[in-house]
Amino acid sequence: MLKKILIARPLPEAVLAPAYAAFEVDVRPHTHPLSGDEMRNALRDYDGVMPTLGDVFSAEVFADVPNPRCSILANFGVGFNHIDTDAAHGAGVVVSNTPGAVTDATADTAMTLILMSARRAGEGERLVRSGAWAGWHPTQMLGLHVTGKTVGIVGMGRIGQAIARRCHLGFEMQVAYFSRSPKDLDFKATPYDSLTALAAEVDVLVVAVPGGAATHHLIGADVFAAMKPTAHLVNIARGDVVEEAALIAALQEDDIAGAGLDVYEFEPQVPQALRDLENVVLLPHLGTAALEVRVDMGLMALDNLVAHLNGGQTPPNAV
Ligand SMILES: NC(=O)c1ccc[n+]([C@@H]2O[C@H](COP(=O)([O-])OP(=O)(O)OC[C@H]3O[C@@H](n4cnc5c(N)ncnc54)[C@H](O)[C@@H]3O)[C@@H](O)[C@H]2O)c1
Ligand SMILES: O=C(O)[C@H](O)CO
Repeated sequence: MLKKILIARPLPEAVLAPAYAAFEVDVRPHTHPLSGDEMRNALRDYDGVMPTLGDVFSAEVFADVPNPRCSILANFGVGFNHIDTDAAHGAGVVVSNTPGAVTDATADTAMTLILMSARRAGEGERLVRSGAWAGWHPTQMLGLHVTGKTVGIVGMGRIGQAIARRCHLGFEMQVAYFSRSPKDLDFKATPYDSLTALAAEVDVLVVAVPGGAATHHLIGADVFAAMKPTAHLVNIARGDVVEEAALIAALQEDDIAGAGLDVYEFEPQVPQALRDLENVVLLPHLGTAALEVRVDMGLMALDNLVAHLNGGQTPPNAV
């Protein structure tokens, strides 16, 4: 008999076809996150679940379902801070993610935000769309020339390194970084053991750490106070790594030149104060939003389900 899985969002057909071949599959037809009751029912009624961003499998949810039928949450996405992994493991539920499949696309999104913020592209686009553009002149909308400047990476993991390489090879930037553990890198990069010291040195500070309790508000008022007034912040990690109120204050006071954000502290809510600012570029969590990337992520999550449920093995991307 086929094992039964729940896929928590509609996914591309290239992922669903092999899923149907391997399992009895229910695909939830909605794009919003699972409710608490949906998560509890999923733990009770399925052998495996493919949840994603926003599906908050908290300790309370696991506590409500002693002895769950579900033995694996194969997360669609690399970031799994929405799943309480200690509680999952305590309930006998393995958790896996999709590392690597997301790296290049997310690094490309970081580059988009670096260039858009530095060169004031959002502001410029709004000007043209408004009909108020009065024409080119030599001092119109001058931004930061990125080539040859210094980028600081907070979290030099897979995505951080892909961003650093793009900055170094494509834009001749110097690379500096702050990370939890020392890195053996194939390009020149200066490690810092103080985040504020790094922030003070760089022209662009890019956040690429995982979300979770250890990184909550890692980037706060002290970091913005340390940054140069000409510097830009980019966040492609998780929204609550940056203290949003402190960022808004820094942007309002021109303590920093600009910011580029793909993620938000209270996503999908984006404060009006942030939306009112000209010196910030706002993307709707587009990091991995390309069809082939989403297919790769889905196939990787499926591989984890197959290894665990059909092969009796530890999933290749267990966390
Ligand atoms: N915007 C998006 O769509 C998008 C897409 C993919 C990933 N992400 C986010 O990016 C994160 C990073 O992904 P990855 O694949 O590069 O992960 P990774 O584990 O390879 O890299 C994370 C790096 O952060 C470092 N780190 C962890 N805690 C730290 C701390 N407290 N201080 C300093 N450094 C710390 C680690 O040493 C590691 O080098 C994911 O966890 C996810 O939340 C966002
Ligand atoms: O972590 C990731 O892979 C993206 O943010 C989507 O969840």
